[in-house]
Amino acid sequence: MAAGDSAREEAERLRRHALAVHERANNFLVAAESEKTLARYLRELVQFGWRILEDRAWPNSSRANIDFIAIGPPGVLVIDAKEWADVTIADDTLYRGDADETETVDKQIALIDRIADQLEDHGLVPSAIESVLAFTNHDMKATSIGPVTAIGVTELIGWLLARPRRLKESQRRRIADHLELGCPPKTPQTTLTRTKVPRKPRPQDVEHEEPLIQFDEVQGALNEALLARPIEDWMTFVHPDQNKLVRAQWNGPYRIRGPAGTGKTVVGLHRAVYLAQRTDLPVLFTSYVKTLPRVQAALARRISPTGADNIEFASSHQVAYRVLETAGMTATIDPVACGVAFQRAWDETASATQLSRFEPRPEYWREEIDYVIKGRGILDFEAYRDLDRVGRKTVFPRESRAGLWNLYCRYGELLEEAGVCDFNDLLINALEILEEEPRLLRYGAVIIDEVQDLTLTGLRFLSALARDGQVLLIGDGQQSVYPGGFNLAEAGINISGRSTVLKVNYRNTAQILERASREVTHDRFGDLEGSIEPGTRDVTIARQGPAPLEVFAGSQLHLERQLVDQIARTRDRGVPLGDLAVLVAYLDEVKRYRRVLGTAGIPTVELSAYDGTTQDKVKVGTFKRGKGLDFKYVLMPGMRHQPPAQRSGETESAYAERRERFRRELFVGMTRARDGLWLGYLPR
Ligand SMILES: Nc1ncnc2c1ncn2[C@@H]1O[C@H](COP(=O)(O)OP(=O)(O)OP(=O)(O)O)[C@@H](O)[C@H]1O
Repeated sequence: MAAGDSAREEAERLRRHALAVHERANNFLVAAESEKTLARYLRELVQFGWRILEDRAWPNSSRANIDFIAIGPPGVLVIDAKEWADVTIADDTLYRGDADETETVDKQIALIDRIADQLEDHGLVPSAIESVLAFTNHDMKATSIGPVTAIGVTELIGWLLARPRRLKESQRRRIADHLELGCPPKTPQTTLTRTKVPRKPRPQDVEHEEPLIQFDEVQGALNEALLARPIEDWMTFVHPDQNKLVRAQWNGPYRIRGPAGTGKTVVGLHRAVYLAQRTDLPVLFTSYVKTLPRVQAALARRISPTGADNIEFASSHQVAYRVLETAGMTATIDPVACGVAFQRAWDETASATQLSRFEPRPEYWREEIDYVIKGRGILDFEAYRDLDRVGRKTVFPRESRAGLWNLYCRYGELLEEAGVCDFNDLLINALEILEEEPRLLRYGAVIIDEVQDLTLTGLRFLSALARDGQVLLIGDGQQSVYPGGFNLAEAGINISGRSTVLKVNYRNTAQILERASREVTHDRFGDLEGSIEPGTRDVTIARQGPAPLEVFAGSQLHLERQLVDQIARTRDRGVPLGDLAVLVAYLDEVKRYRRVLGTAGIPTVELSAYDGTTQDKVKVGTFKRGKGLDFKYVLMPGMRHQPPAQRSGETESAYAERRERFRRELFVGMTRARDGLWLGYLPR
């Protein structure tokens, strides 16, 4: 090295360092200015009952800072001031000039997760905690990137004021007090607080500075927010035990069990929103019940309009169709043609006569094919011959099972000839496609509600769609209303150590639950994990209400009149018709009671067409269609003193199995009622 070289090198190093320090200092100055601008805007919120915590430390961190935490009617918002020369958002990605700023977004997500940890014991749901990147030098409409919203500062106040209302004043105070301590100030300062009724700002409120926002400018947003219905409590606060499940991380499938009305679906919905905002792939929220996805989609949109965007709500069969379509295939499902094919197979198969010795009704054997053979994905006779037919009460010895297998094979041939397939085939085909091409359709997580209603094939299919085994199974064996059964182990699902039982019933009054439980208290039930549970459940219930009304009519006509009178009385007490549901066992009863109510001038909507939006019409549907839903008042006009009659030729064991399922259906129907239950009995 020549003389003077090392001195020059050192000088160069110092010069570079000085430039970097200068640039950082400049950045801090810009940031300081930008935060100051934002502070002036946020101060305007105080008059509307917000509390703003400025320049705070991250929870449990002395270094990282939060520019602002705003606690207001919509919830908790952490707000970061930004002044970037060039900002764009494309494909859910934030850019500063050409640079990908995903790290900035991730940091904000990590921050709101830390705040959620802080507030977990309050039961505040994650969707009520959001992050905002406020750009002080750009006009910019609110654009969400997961749970983070980027917005220009001038648009910010109107946007904040128009957010749906979640927190009452007392709740805001409690949460703000908690965060005051959990996120201490980085610098000595005052906190802006005032929780009076909104009024026009007076000049002295804004110390030496002109107000940036005029009251009139935000009046529209404010009116909009006040007119909007406040979000239900459970969409903002859930029990801390529920909340833990919403945000937990599991390295494999998880199961949430629990009796009716214990908030299992609620947890699933909050979790779906939480995950959807944090995963690149969409989240699938699914169940066997065809109409449930529409209602659940509407609920999720209320929990978080933007979070719900990345969730797909679909029934198991709808998803199976998608898999087939994606693979360039189609399936023709024709239940009528399937019925014809089965009847022909039954008539043709000599073995049918042999089957009749065990149970003469062909429907029983059709269920055996649907739920035991196809439902459990049995591929060869030996497997069926040796199978433990879980959930079936009729004894069917191994040496006689070949007869059923022949019937099954003939049914398959006839379906093929007719060019149609049944609902089970759809799931079987979709599963086969996925086994060959696992990446054909993939979800960041799959949340399965009412899992007890799925067949094993259905469950295997849905689980195969989840990346990294991220499957959440939600259900309750006591509400199972279909034949057959299986264990999770058969589906290759291992949930050991990953299962929770919820035990607080939030839906029913003690009186309603007591009446409903009477139907099933003596029936033990299988709960997918191999154990058989007693019909009496360990459940806590907080709400009390009137005893269910049990009405005994002398004739069908008399019963219909009583039903109409009851609905009219309830409506006259100010209860909207949309809060009432008439639930019955069979589809022809749905038609009948819709006609009866229609004639009495009471508008109705069939439950199968219900999409979760409020309509002033009484919902009418079967117990099965009511699954997973709840209504303020439930009316069940088809009650009988006796169980359904034994069908001609039906064996005692098959009849016992059907009666048990019927009792469960009644239980499901009754537990849909939140406040009132009306049971209308027909004559003996
Ligand atoms: N944390 C909560 N606070 C208040 N209400 C709640 C809470 N969790 C659930 N609920 C209420 O209880 C009702 C039942 O919840 P949910 O439908 O999730 O129960 P579930 O266990 O899935 O019931 P089921 O098995 O009968 O379908 C909800 O509609 C909601 O109103």
